[in-house]
Amino acid sequence: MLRSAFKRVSSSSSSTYLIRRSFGSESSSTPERKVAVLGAAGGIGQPLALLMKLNPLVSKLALYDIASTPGVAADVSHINTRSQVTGYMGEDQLAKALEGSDLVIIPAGVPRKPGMTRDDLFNINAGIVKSLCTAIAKYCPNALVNMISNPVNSTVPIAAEIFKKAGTYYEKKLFGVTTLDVVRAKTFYAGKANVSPAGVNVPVVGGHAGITILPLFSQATPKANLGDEEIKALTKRTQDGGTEVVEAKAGKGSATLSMAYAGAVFADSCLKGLNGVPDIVECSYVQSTITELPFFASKVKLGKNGVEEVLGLGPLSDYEKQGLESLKAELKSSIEKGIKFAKDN
Ligand SMILES: NC(=O)C1=CN([C@@H]2O[C@H](COP(=O)(O)OP(=O)(O)OC[C@H]3O[C@@H](n4cnc5c(N)ncnc54)[C@H](O)[C@@H]3O)[C@@H](O)[C@H]2O)C=CC1
Ligand SMILES: O=C([O-])CC(=O)C(=O)O
Repeated sequence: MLRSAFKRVSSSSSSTYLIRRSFGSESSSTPERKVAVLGAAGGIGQPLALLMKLNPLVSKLALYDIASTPGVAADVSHINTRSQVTGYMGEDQLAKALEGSDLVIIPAGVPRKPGMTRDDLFNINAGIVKSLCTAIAKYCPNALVNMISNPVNSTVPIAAEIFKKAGTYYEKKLFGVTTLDVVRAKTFYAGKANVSPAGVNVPVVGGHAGITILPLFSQATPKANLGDEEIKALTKRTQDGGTEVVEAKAGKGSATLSMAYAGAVFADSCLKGLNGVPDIVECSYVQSTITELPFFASKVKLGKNGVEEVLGLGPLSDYEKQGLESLKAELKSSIEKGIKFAKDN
């Protein structure tokens, strides 16, 4: 009997899990699902590989990096859960890593150091994302793609253009992972509202950098009676959450453990959607028509083909309306920068 290391503790789609010592059993009808992690030996990649190994929805786990994957794969493969783990190292093994994948998660690329913006990573990471997406188009064009590599506001448009060039752009299958913004917003709100984080929901919309990260605390549940200044402080802390970690790590990279958690939560929701579980909703940065911007993060319903429905913004407070208007110029220029890079290269 296969054993589950995750137990859903919330009936909502908030995707909260406890890793349990006493594992539950897995249904015999759980489909086979191959998940590939590209950048699997990195700061995010390693704990993400661990968390995906614990996920009973995964039957094959392909760990790819340009270096060090054999060790990571050997290590993770000894964990007694369902998935078969294989490590792939170097470009000549990328095809094998990707073939047959249902879901590809991309945390490959360089992280920030103090004083840098996410956009400062563009020059290196744009090229990495381009080469990985070119291979995805060739070897697993129908896979869902979860883009973690920064700057997400630009790397998702780059991926879309690369897929378009290859004739394999399925807009419902491309996701910018903004779950860490939601994870942070929930944690910080729970602290201020003095409630358990496990029951909190906060949508976060816009993009994934500075002021483009717009948490909608007016829609947070459970409701708390927070004043305007408290909401402003919570908003700023959520927008600066990544920088808070970059500064605390003082040159040793950016968020890895909380990101791996967030990436695992989002991937799990994508797999549930693929498997036909109803009412799976997560915030994600996707192709969108809910504003005039072609890519935008909002609540998204996940289904058998990826995005089933991009949900609207819902009612916004005046403060959030202002935040929405202020973020548009930066997000637009990051999107255009990504599209231009992919067209020119
Ligand atoms: N979306 C989000 O919320 C977040 C995104 N990030 C981003 O995730 C990315 C990775 O961060 P870390 O894991 O901390 O960096 P890291 O430097 O620890 O790991 C990156 C890994 O990517 C690998 N890599 C480089 N080029 C590659 C290629 N062509 N193919 C496959 N693998 C390749 C490296 O060998 C390394 O193992 C960064 O761009 C960072 O900014 C980080 C935190 C949150
Ligand atoms: O801040 C960074 O560079 C990494 C990141 O995207 C985050 O932690 O949200």
